[in-house]
Amino acid sequence: MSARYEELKGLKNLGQKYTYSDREVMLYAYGIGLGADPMDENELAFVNEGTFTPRPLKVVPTFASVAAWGSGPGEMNLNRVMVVDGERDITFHQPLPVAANITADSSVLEVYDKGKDKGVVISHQTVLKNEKGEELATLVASRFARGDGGFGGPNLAQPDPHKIPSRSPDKTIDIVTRPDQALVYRLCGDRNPLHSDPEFARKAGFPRPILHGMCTYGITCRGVLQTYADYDASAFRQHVARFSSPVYPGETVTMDLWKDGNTISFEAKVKSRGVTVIKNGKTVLS
Ligand SMILES: CCCCCCC[C@@H](O)CC(=O)SCCNC(=O)CCNC(=O)[C@H](O)C(C)(C)COP(=O)(O)OP(=O)(O)OC[C@H]1O[C@@H](n2cnc3c(N)ncnc32)[C@H](O)[C@@H]1OP(=O)(O)O
Repeated sequence: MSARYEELKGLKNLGQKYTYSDREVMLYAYGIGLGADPMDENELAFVNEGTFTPRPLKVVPTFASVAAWGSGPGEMNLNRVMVVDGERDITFHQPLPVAANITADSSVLEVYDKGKDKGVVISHQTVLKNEKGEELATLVASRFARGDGGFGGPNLAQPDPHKIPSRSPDKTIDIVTRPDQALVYRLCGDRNPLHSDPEFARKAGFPRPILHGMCTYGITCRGVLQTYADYDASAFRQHVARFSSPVYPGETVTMDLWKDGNTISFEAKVKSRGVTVIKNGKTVLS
């Protein structure tokens, strides 16, 4: 087995401490575009703490993805310019509080060496816990390092992604992103220059900065919240997506949704460019 594989596979970082307040909760909601219409009471509930009109602040379930931003299993020493976010799968064990001290335990789950021309997929898990030690959310993230494959790691098969129904979508919605969406979203934690620096984006092979995968992921959570969950954040049990192509800030994301019992399947496209940006999406509701 290659030493590089062993090095990556062995990464683990337990007991990382984080604190967030309602400020981070509201900034995240705003960062994924909620509150664009300040008269929309459903959206206002995620971006306004309601000190005058009593309106308890709600936490977007996928806030879990930034609640312990910076946590992870440890330094992977990858060619950073070529790394993109590949997939995210969050299981929600209980609704996230509007403010909390939390602990993050992270470890690498598996390393998939796709070869020198393709790259390597590294999947890792982070479990968020509250001060009582209760699990709040389990995040499984896959990073696709396009510049680091072919080091002699095992050619393992990745788990099959969620299958989308073959029938026509039950619903289709459009979600508009703002041209400055990535500049706002990055303030939630991910300051990767791929999303804000045109020169860095060009080096990575993109004509201009791209939207954070996790912003698109949050946008798909918004889509399910408004379409099938009546804005009830506590109804979310799991939200999964694979990033198949980048979204550019300012584009309109068209989401196709299928409902089968408590399971919502989804895909997302940018119609103006004819590309699918999210594949194999799944939300499980209570
Ligand atoms: C904690 C994690 C964070 C890490 C740091 C990231 C920081 C962030 O700031 C960065 C970002 O937000 S980047 C923005 C979001 N991501 C993207 O835009 C990526 C879009 N996707 C792509 O470019 C390609 O699909 C691409 C490049 C992903 C794959 O393209 P191809 O090589 O053409 O894929 P393909 O030939 O279809 O498949 C090859 C093998 O890889 C598997 N696969 C495909 N897409 C995947 C994906 N998105 N995630 C994971 N695995 C994926 C396929 O199953 C296939 O496997 P096999 O060879 O075994 O059949």
